[in-house]
Amino acid sequence: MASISHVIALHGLATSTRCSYCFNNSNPRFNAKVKAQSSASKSTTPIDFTHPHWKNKFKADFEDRFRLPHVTDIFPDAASMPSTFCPKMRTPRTSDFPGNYPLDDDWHGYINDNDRVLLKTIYYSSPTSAGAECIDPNCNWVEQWIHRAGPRQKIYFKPEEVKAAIVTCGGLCPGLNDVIRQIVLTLEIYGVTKIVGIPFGYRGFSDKELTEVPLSRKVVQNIHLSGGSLLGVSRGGPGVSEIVDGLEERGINMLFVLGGNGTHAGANAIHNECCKRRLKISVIGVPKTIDNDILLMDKTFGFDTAVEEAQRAINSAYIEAHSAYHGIGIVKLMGRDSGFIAMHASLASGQIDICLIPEVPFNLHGPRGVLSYLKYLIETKGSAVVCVAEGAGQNLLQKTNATDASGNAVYRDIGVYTQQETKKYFREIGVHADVKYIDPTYMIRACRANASDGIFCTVLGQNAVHGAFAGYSDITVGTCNTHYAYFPIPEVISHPKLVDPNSRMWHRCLTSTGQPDFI
Ligand SMILES: Nc1ncnc2c1ncn2[C@@H]1O[C@H](COP(=O)(O)OP(=O)(O)O)[C@@H](O)[C@H]1O
Ligand SMILES: O=P(O)(O)OC[C@H]1O[C@](O)(COP(=O)(O)O)[C@@H](O)[C@@H]1O
Ligand SMILES: [Mg+2]
Repeated sequence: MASISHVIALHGLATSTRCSYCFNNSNPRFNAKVKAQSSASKSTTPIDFTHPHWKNKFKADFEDRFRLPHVTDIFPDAASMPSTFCPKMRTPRTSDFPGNYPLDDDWHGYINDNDRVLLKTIYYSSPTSAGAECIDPNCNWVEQWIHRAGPRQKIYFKPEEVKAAIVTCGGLCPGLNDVIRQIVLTLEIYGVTKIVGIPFGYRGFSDKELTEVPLSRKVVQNIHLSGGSLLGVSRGGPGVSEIVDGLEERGINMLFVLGGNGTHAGANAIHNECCKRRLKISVIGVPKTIDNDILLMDKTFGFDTAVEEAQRAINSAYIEAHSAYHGIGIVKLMGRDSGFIAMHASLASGQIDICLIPEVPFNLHGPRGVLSYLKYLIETKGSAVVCVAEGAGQNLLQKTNATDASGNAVYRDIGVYTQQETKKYFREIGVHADVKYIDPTYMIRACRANASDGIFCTVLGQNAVHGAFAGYSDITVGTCNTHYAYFPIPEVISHPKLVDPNSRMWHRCLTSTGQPDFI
């Protein structure tokens, strides 16, 4: 079943013809609930897999879709110059650079524009192979190359003419400060002196009370030592036109946006508006979300830290449950549409008996429901621990049309509901149960990045700056099969990445918990 849906999904991928610097994303508002929404770049021309050269057409279409928008697309005469970033050097004295670019004779260590990273690395010999992602019904393998991230030998912005801005949007995520810090340090290495932070997300472009924050190595030196965002975050805010007005008024020509799907939809719209106004502004994204719900990339920064931090809550729930007579611990973790945090945290802990995620439907009540299984666990083990993701089981709760300022659905509290229904159930069947509920969600999000995320953020921040100087725009940076790559933004925002209930990872989680189906 998984392979069939993948075949269908990839038919869409196979048929795109986009090749434009100013791609117009027709989605007026990104709708996180539209899970099966087609890719922003999907075209309607189907590929004829009986054609002897269909692979060539697929490859050409793929190349078009993953082509990185570049300043020369609208400014064909845009001048380039040798990079002021030397991969061989250690941190230079930035004041040496403007007007005094070193000769390029001895330089090396740059990324060639034609360097590529493989998007898919597994050859599935059959559509029935576990996790098979097939392009055609026979599951033929076709190379899908995306662009390698990193410093280029030629740059399209003179550092002394750059005014760079950083903005952090959406919810908090461990590592935001690490990325801000690294963007600033790398910009300075290129020779940029005008660097500012936009306070409180996109709102900072329109709210006259909010003034931009000057950034430098001195300002950002130690910001990674604490969680949150030096610049503040927000949801909602001004429209695209107002944001671009703000960019023009402030003379910003490099914009680094740190955020999730919504922020990237905004970045895409900003880029398109800049194209329309013929502004030479590079808009570069760095995907931020503890939910890990961004398409195509291995993972997003902050996710590992969130999973690690969740262990403390899970362990507390476990200790409480095991120390009580008929103890039941319930932990709610974030994940509006995607259950990655709950799945990974459950797997990592080995202490969870029941993991509930948005992608897998379940019943609480009834003979096959969660509650009767909890009764079984109490009778056989004496205690139980449940991990429930924020977006899980929303069909069991009263519907709400509430949205946050960004238009994201605001869900009912499945954690509290599960706790209440568990207490009620055990009361009604006359079995003692000591139910303890832990909601650590904001504690997990506000903490400082762990060491591995810290390094990840460093590389992402550096590559974001390299992408801007290379003249690209409307791109975001991420890892693909452990290599760093640039993705055109429309390719990663069409819908949130979800846990595949047929995946081996979810199966591993089930083997760890030992839980049955609850339907
Ligand atoms: N489709 C969209 N077009 C333009 N801006 C958007 C869009 N969706 C969200 N935004 C803006 O992006 C910012 C962050 O979005 P949000 O969904 O809250 O967080 P995240 O980026 O983490 O998903 C908000 O300021 C919001 O107004
Ligand atoms: O309370 P807030 O700030 O709206 O954040 C809650 C949201 O944060 C998230 O963890 C991440 O959301 P974003 O990626 O949009 O920031 C969601 O799963 C959750 O719904
Ligand atoms: Mg989001």
